[in-house]
Amino acid sequence: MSRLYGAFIQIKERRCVVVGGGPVAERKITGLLDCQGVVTVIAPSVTEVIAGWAGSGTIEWLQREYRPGDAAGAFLTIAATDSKEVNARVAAEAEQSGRLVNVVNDPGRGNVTLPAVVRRGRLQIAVSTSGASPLIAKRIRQELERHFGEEYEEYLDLLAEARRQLLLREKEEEQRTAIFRKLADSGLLALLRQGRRAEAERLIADITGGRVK
Ligand SMILES: C[C@@]1(CC(=O)O)C2=NC(=C\c3[nH]c(c(CCC(=O)O)c3CC(=O)O)Cc3[nH]c(c(CC(=O)O)c3CCC(=O)O)/C=C3\N/C(=C\2)[C@@H](CCC(=O)O)[C@]3(C)CC(=O)O)/[C@H]1CCC(=O)O
Ligand SMILES: NC(=O)c1ccc[n+]([C@@H]2O[C@H](COP(=O)([O-])OP(=O)(O)OC[C@H]3O[C@@H](n4cnc5c(N)ncnc54)[C@H](O)[C@@H]3O)[C@@H](O)[C@H]2O)c1
Repeated sequence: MSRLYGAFIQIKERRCVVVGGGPVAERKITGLLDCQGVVTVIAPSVTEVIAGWAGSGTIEWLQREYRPGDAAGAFLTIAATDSKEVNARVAAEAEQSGRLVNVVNDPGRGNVTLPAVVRRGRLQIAVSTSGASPLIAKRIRQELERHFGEEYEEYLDLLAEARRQLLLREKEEEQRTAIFRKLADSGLLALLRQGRRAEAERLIADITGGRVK
């Protein structure tokens, strides 16, 4: 088994081609649109939701089968047809062009495997079983979602702002690190979990000696 290199990819405003338009393609397109990818779908027929996106101009839909050349210029291609043979041709073309390509029904083909993802604002946790069991990847994602609740979004926004201000104000790296540790060890997260925002802001101000909004 070869080890996969974990990474987060910027796809905003990049061309993403999805070959195939079934329910699996629909799920992958949802992920691409969430990250502001510019999506072109190539498939003779698509789900109602995909057709809706095409109708509203959210994505481009080329209503036909895959042709050689379709994957050569895209930043990221997702081979999402129900044919392993077509998906293999898409993957080969993309790889020959030095592009990123994910194959939905043939783990080991292509050069990108998509993880199950927990999102809490700036926090993102990606889970991969390297194709061993997508179902278990999903279960682990659900467990993580219970542990890392919605409060993490606000928590990280507050920490980011406190950190930004502290980097400007406190020139001693050791001092800063000590303050970041204090913040992380404080009851800040518990306060946010209870919706006690004003107290959370006061706690940050006490620890950092500044004001955070
Ligand atoms: C994580 C997630 C992300 C996403 O898709 O966004 C994802 N699959 C998810 C769900 C899911 N997929 C399948 C089931 C049914 C149960 C089961 O079969 O286990 C369920 C569960 C469900 O739907 O409830 C079926 C399935 N999946 C693949 C095959 C082909 C094969 O393995 O040969 C088949 C058999 C098809 C058939 O039977 O014909 C292949 C892949 N699926 C991957 C990702 C990649 C490996 C990820 C990893 O393991 O680390 C990989 C290799 C390709 C890829 O990168 O796309 C998403 C969870 C999202 C979430 O909810 O968080
Ligand atoms: N990766 C995953 O998470 C995952 C999950 C479940 C299933 N799968 C597998 O993914 C594949 C797709 O699943 P689905 O339910 O979306 O399938 P589907 O049969 O509903 O859709 C297939 C799509 O591919 C299109 N297509 C077929 N031949 C084409 C060609 N030559 N060029 C362009 N488009 C073409 C069809 O028009 C259709 O839109 C299946 O093989 C399935 O077993 C993967």
